[in-house]
Amino acid sequence: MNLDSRVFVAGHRGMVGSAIIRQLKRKGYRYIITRTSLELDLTNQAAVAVFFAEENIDMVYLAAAKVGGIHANNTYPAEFIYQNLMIEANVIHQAFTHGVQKLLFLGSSCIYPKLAEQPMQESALLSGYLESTNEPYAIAKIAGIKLCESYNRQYGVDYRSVMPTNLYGPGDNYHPENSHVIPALIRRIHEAKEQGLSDVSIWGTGMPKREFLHVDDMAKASVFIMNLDKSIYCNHVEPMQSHINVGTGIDCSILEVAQTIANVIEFEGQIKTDPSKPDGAPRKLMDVDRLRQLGWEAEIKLDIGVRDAYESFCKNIDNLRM
Ligand SMILES: NC(=O)C1=CN([C@@H]2O[C@H](COP(=O)(O)OP(=O)(O)OC[C@H]3O[C@@H](n4cnc5c(N)ncnc54)[C@H](OP(=O)(O)O)[C@@H]3O)[C@@H](O)[C@H]2O)C=CC1
Ligand SMILES: C[C@H]1O[C@H](OP(=O)(O)OP(=O)(O)OC[C@H]2O[C@@H](n3cnc4c(=O)[nH]c(N)nc43)[C@H](O)[C@@H]2O)[C@@H](O)[C@@H](O)C1=O
Repeated sequence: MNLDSRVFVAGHRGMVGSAIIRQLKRKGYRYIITRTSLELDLTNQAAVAVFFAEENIDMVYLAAAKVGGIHANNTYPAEFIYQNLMIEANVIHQAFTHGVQKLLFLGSSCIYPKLAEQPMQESALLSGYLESTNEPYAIAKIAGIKLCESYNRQYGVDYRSVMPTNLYGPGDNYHPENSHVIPALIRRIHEAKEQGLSDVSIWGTGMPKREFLHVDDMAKASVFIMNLDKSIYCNHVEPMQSHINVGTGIDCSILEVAQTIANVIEFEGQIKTDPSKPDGAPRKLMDVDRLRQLGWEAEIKLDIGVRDAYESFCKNIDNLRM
């Protein structure tokens, strides 16, 4: 780990990017380079080329992306595929063009087929049809993995991809429709309690299962994977592939996570389901054996993590990201 490396964290104001910055600072990295999307629009090829030409970057964490929950993915598919393809293509290609040897690309568990065998192994990639609510986003994320693999194969650089499960924690997006399930329900259940309501509604049947990882665990895993020795990392990924799953290996139903959130908020009303809203994938449990074999495991249990996210929500209630 060279603490004098010049590290570019793309997406540093986002939930994951800001957690990676906290982790890099904890580790003692001295030169962390950041740009907001207003300062540098990563979909702009020419601007990204100028940035890499000027900044002499050694290492990139690519956590910038167009991100959202099931409703946002289903409603704005063009933005999800276009912006993500452009960001990945520009950052990965310009990183390579300007001599960056190490890059970590953040994908997502939605790259795996809708009906992939559970838990989903890395080798399930491209083995079946994708979930329709987020197929455009998933296709863009698969393209990001393939960009990394292609530059590795042709030019011998060391670009790795992590596939996070569903994430949550401080710095999340609390938009009522466009966010993911945990921040959406923290907000809705908090407001229901404030208003003295006797029930709260969750989308879908409540039956789908999801695996949730606190963003601080995700950031630790990202820095851990970036710094693994190349021969060790390559021994643990599929031949010719560059990606590795990051999760807890434990899932629960949406109804159960809603109940966990209600317990943390001390909301005693009823939780109702709304089957008119989409369920999305029935289950998305990651197989995290490879990461375990490499020596990393998640530490933050769901109830502790949700409490931390709720405390951060309350602290920032007048200034929530949406
Ligand atoms: N959240 C989750 O549950 C999951 C996330 N992931 C992946 O993790 C990564 C980070 O996600 P997360 O932190 O949750 O997302 P956020 O929405 O919290 O953050 C995304 C960041 O990307 C930046 N960004 C977006 N578009 C551009 C652009 N055109 N140019 C420059 N920067 C841009 C934004 O910068 P700014 O603030 O400056 O506008 C923003 O801070 C993404 O790749 C996502 O796909 C994977 C699985 C689950
Ligand atoms: C991380 C992942 O995020 C997205 O996929 P998703 O896993 O389906 O994520 P989600 O958090 O939005 O929903 C999880 C489940 O929860 C249910 N649910 C209940 N009530 C609310 C609710 O109020 N809001 C939301 N968003 N979901 C709700 C919802 O119906 C679904 O069954 C991808 O598009 C893709 O971008 C991706 O990679």
